[in-house]
Amino acid sequence: MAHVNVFDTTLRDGEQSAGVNLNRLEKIEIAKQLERLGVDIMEAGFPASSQEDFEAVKEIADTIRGCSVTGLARAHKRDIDIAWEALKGGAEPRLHIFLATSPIHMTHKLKKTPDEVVQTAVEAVAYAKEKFPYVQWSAEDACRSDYDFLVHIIEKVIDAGASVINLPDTVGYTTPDEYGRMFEYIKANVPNIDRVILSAHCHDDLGMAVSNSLSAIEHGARQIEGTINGIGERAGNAALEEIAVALQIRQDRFNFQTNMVLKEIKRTSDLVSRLTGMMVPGNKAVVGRNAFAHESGIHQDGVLKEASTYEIITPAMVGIDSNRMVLGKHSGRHAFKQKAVELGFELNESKLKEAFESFKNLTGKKKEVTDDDLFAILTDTQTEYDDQPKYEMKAFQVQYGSINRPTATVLLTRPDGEEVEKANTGEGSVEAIYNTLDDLIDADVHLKDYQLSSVGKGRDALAEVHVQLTVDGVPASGRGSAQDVLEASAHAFLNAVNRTLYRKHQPVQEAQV
Ligand SMILES: CC(=O)SCCNC(=O)CCNC(=O)[C@H](O)C(C)(C)COP(=O)(O)OP(=O)(O)OC[C@H]1O[C@@H](n2cnc3c(N)ncnc32)[C@H](O)[C@@H]1OP(=O)(O)O
Ligand SMILES: CC(C)C(=O)C(=O)O
Repeated sequence: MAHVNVFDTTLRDGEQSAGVNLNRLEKIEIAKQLERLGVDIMEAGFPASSQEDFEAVKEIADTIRGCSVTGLARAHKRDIDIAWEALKGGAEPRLHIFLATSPIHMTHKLKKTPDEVVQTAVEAVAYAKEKFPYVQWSAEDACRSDYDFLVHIIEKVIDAGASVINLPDTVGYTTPDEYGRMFEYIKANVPNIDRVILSAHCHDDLGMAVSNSLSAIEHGARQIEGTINGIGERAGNAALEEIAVALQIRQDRFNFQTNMVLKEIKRTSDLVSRLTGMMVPGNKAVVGRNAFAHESGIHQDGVLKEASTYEIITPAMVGIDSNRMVLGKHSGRHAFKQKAVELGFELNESKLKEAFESFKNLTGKKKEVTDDDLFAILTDTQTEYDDQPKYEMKAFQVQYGSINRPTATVLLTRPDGEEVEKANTGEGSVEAIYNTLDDLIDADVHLKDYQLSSVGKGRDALAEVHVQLTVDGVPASGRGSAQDVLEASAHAFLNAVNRTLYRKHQPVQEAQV
């Protein structure tokens, strides 16, 4: 069976989803999970885009050893130099340079002639190749490019040293048949094409990203790019978990394999969803809540008699287990630590202590503490910065009645350690809390988006809240979980504010960016 490399771009194109903003610790947590999932290459970010991204990419490249770490760069020497500083400590340093080749992009965005585009691409790839052992070049908007121009520029960038050529469907415009034919055309007409691996990168604007990716594989792509849960710019990217499972289930048709460890899919999907705030729709293929649920009588009857009547994927294949009750209020530190390890977390002693305290608090409120609850607690603890100045809620109270205006009172510790308390009202309880927090915080905060979901099932499931705010005009996202919706809402608000505080306190390293 032939092999297809999996190139994950959750941390770069996935992070380009509107409203998603991962901090360094969150990116590292996802990177470690992608390594466990068995991706061959992970695109950790765009190092020249910000100091924060530079540091996250550098830490990921310095930490991850099980796969190659790459970063994106424009066809600019400065972008390439910064990317080298971030990536040079990696196991297999690799750079991803892109430059658009479609008339629409060359004329209106780059304002370059096709000849200038060829020259810029060649110079950038040759420059990068002086530093990086592997250079991937992407013809941005390939699907709306002239095929003969693509043939010409690809031949030149291969001569300049590219080892992977990516043909992205940047705007999700193509169809499976057309995309396959494009790969065939490039293979048939670029004379030095055998020196490189061809890659596919599809967007989902017309809902065809996964089908287009599979078609590319059938027509010569040996690297497939995508994200977990299909998150990404606009309608998102091809969902890698769907491609990997399709290749596995339909081996009869495709006869290709990847290195992906399919039973890590569920954990990866949960982690990405929780940390990005991009909820997975219930009917999403492979990882949606309903993907293995059988509702109608005839289906249930069939599944009870023989699961394969209506189930082509087994839940176990992708790491979905029934929700077991695991720990309770009499459980101790050892069992908790063991469970954290089983759930895939490596916590240091202080994080473990913090998570254990949250767990104990929860056992006082909730009858059953499930794996989902523990996963939420452990993710929150693991991705919180230690020793950073922050706002911390000590206590809150909300008065609510059908005839009164809701009033919230909040006691807060400020970043300088001072305790402050205030009360304010709102149209609803959440607004009352947010108005009060706003009064207590030294910044101009505006709520842009609020999403509430439950962690796990049942009446006593944890509430999880994701918010989008602007803090002094800067967009910030935050999340919080608690058994109570109002408490989770307050945590999410403060989490977003604290993230902007953390960014302000980071030292700026002039040399790099
Ligand atoms: C298809 C994709 O997904 S591509 C990746 C997209 N991702 C991102 O843009 C996220 C990170 N981006 C950023 O942080 C910023 O856009 C930066 C730091 C890269 C650049 O910021 P700015 O310098 O303010 O430029 P801005 O974003 O407004 O414009 C982009 C510039 O890059 C140029 N450009 C675009 N693509 C390329 C390229 N591949 N190679 C060289 N130049 C390029 C544009 O023509 C424009 O140049 P101009 O200023 O001469 O008109
Ligand atoms: C940088 C390239 C590969 C990209 O993200 C796209 O074209 O969508």
